[in-house]
Amino acid sequence: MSGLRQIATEPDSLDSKAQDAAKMERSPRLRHHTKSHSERISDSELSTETNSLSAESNNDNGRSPVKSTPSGLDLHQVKSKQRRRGAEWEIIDSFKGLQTVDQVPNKLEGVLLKKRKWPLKGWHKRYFILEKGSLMYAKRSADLARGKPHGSVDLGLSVISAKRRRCRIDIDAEVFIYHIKVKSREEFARWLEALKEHRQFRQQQLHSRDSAQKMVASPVLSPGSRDEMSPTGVGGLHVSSSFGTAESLMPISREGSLMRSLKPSRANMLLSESSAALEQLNNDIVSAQERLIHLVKCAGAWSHSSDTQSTTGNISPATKKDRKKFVLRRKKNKSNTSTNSAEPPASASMSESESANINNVALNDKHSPLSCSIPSLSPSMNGSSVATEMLAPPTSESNMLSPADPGHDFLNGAQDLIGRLTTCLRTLNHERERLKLVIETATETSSISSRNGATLQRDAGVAVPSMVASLRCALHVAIQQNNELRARLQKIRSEAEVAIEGPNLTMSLELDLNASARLGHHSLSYSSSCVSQSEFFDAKEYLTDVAVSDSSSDASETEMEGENEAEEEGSVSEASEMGNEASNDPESPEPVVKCTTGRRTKLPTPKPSTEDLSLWNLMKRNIGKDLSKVSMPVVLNEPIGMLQRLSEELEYSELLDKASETEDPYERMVLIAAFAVSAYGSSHVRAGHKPFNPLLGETYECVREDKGFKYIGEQVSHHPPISACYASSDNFEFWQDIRIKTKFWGKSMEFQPLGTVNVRLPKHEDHYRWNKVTTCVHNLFGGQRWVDQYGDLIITNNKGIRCKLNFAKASYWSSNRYEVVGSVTDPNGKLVHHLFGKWSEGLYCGVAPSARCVWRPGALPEDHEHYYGFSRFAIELNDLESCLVDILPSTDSRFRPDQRLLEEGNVPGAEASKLQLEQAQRERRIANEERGIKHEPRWFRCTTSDLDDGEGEKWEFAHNYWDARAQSKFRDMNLVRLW
Ligand SMILES: CC(C)CCC[C@@H](C)[C@H]1CC[C@H]2[C@@H]3CC=C4C[C@@H](O)CC[C@]4(C)[C@H]3CC[C@]12C
Repeated sequence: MSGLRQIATEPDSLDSKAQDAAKMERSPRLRHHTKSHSERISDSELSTETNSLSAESNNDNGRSPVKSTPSGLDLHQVKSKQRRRGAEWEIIDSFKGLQTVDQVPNKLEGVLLKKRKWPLKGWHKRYFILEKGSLMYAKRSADLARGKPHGSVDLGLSVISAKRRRCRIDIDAEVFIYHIKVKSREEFARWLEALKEHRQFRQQQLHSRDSAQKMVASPVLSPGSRDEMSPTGVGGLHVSSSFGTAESLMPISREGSLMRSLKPSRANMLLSESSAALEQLNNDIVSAQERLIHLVKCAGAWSHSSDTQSTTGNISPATKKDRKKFVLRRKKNKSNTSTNSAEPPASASMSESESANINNVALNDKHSPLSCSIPSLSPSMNGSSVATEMLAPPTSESNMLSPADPGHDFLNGAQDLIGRLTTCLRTLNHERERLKLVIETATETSSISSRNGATLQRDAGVAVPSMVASLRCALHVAIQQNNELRARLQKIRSEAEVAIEGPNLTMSLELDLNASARLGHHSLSYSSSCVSQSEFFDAKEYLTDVAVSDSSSDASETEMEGENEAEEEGSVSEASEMGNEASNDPESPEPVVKCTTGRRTKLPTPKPSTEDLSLWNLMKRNIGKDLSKVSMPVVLNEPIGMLQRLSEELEYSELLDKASETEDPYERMVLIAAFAVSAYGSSHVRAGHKPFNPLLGETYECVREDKGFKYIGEQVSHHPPISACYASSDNFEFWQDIRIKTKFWGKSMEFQPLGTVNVRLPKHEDHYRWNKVTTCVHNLFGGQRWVDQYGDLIITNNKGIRCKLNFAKASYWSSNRYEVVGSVTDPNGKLVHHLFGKWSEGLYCGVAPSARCVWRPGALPEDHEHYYGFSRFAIELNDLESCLVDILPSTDSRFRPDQRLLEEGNVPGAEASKLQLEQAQRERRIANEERGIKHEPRWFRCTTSDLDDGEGEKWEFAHNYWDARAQSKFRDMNLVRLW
């Protein structure tokens, strides 16, 4: 562990290493695609785009002689251009706890250009207001004045970076990343300065509140104490001050709190994470509350209008007309600042107390049905005018008194609220689990320490039992909140009469593990514990029975009947379940349990802790830089490489077998779509780690007799890193090449895989092709890291059938996280099938509730969180079976020593080995360059394709690997010595 500590506690050495690396020369062998890629960079104007998923193997280059690029550009020029590009982005400093921002910074407003949200391109004008540490925008200033912002950002919790030359400002606000352009340099400077001030102001506010709280167990929303906690009276609901970096979360322990005793324990890390997650939750609740207030107002207006109606009797058309006029007049008057009790001033120019009063009036409105129907909300709202004001921009009277259609507005609002509360609920559930874990850890620690006779109390001056008690208390409150939110959600749902039916929802929410286990039992190959959360719980299971018959018939067709016959359905997911059972048994003394496939069911050691690692320290100076110049610590890796990770896309190869057996071409497309979605099935539990970047020439084979396919992958290019792979079985061929562009935004990282996936079904002469969607890892430095995937995945085939799948980008305002919606159309574009689901939970065909389930991910081993989130399939990938040792080529990933060391839990060893391998790769490259040798991949060939997407190079399998293997030729082949 000492090695890890060293790395973790000396981020500067890493940084300087990264900088050194950045100073080195880049490979002179700039390839055609590198060039086209960099062209793309300038097109897209994004902060950072690299070709490398990870940094490690790219920081080779070093002392290479200066040569000319194909374009005749001196490499120094290319390099310095790149360096300049990276240096252009600067990141705005965070609050250090030293400065004090005494005054509320001045408000700033005006029109800026905002990059359109995906998938639209271009920039549009939006009106922005920067006030009290929060930035809000809308289409028109009037929308903001009416309290209808399109979006709002808490600057204290965001990372801001700026590019002066282009007058660009990027704000990474967790769920959304805002790209802003300012029209002139003067304005840019003004906005940047103001953003800095507001951000510091807000962070200081958060910080002082955090210092006031000090207690670990206090991340609890206590409506009563909110005002005291918020001396400045702004955004009073925030529970923690941390700025969302792992480092800044530490103050909890640094400030002499109870947690000091556990440092550097797992509990500490968990709590740090929890703190940030609760902070997020807090924001969510505030925004939900804001919505509720809006609803109350809607309802108030509604009842007000019906009151008026009932007192005045039926309204004549003339009166209606008058009222309309009145509304219009009022809207016009909004730009006036005259204070008239009937027409209060527009909120934009309203004083704090005035707007607060209006809020309170609205909240205390006796006519408001909602304030009575949700009693628990009333007290909190009374005290929350301040909070509302901050996150919900001041609401104007027009909103309260004259909504165009109160009923419609109410329904919309209610639906919106449901989305937000669902998100809160999810976070709360997660936090509850985490707190449980903390308690377990703490209890363990305390029992160990008392057993050793050394009390933690004496060591650290803190009583562990009291900490456990306070954690228990926190857990208790979290559970209570959870229940309360559940009740509210339930009530709101029934009141809002939304399409989703109550009983089903309750069932799906309440579904326990047993139930999902039962489900799993039914669906055999596609069992899932995640199903419990699915709204499509009631959907018919489609593949259930077929999976059984298919796989048995597969088994008889493949060479390894013996193995399969024994086990019921013979599919790997089946094995997964067996494996789970084995690994679920905590008593199991056997470190390596083999299943029917003969492979292990558990990794040798759990993932190492990353608690000492300050990723932020490592990355903060690299916003806008080429991440390939940053060597990432090995603890960020999972113990498999990218070639292995790509083979995971075949985990559900049964879908391809099934497609091959299906006569209806549209049905085949549905199955192919399910297969394409299944590639993402495990990513939501894998956000914490990235695969190793394969070394140039590294290979990986995966022979799955049980599934009937064999797979081979090779790293075919290093600059940029490109992995190519090919798999075949009796029923299908599958191949792809992939290179990943990485963009780092400050708090999140985006990965855009380039390349095409291909599947051929020889029986039908079908050839399917599709692209990959974008993967984004949020919350890199604190809180819960989570993965989002978004974009359109379009599958075409040679018969003119098309399938479009849209992966929704998670949004604050709805519960659409992980959602996929799509359609299969015929050659005339006519809809044939409707698809929907979640990439993390399953894909359904048809229309709910009668939709059928086409795919569901297999159950994960119970303790997967401690083992990198690996499924059984993933656990098996790096298993070096003894029978393979003499068969595999020496370049196979299973022989890669750093990966193996990490798998065994030897982090310092893995780190050292990784550096050594990277250095050796650098030397090989330089030596090759000196001798004018160009690397030629061994098993794949580069072809320039004339196919549509214009991506240029394609990598084709040379069909020579399996023969060479069968003839034991690897030994004589003089394969490159990678390790
Ligand atoms: C800083 C660190 C911890 C970030 C971790 C990033 C991880 C989660 C990212 C990096 C690259 C990503 C992969 C990029 C490409 C693909 C291929 C696609 O078909 C399935 C998803 C998959 C396999 C992504 C899964 C998530 C991924 C592995």
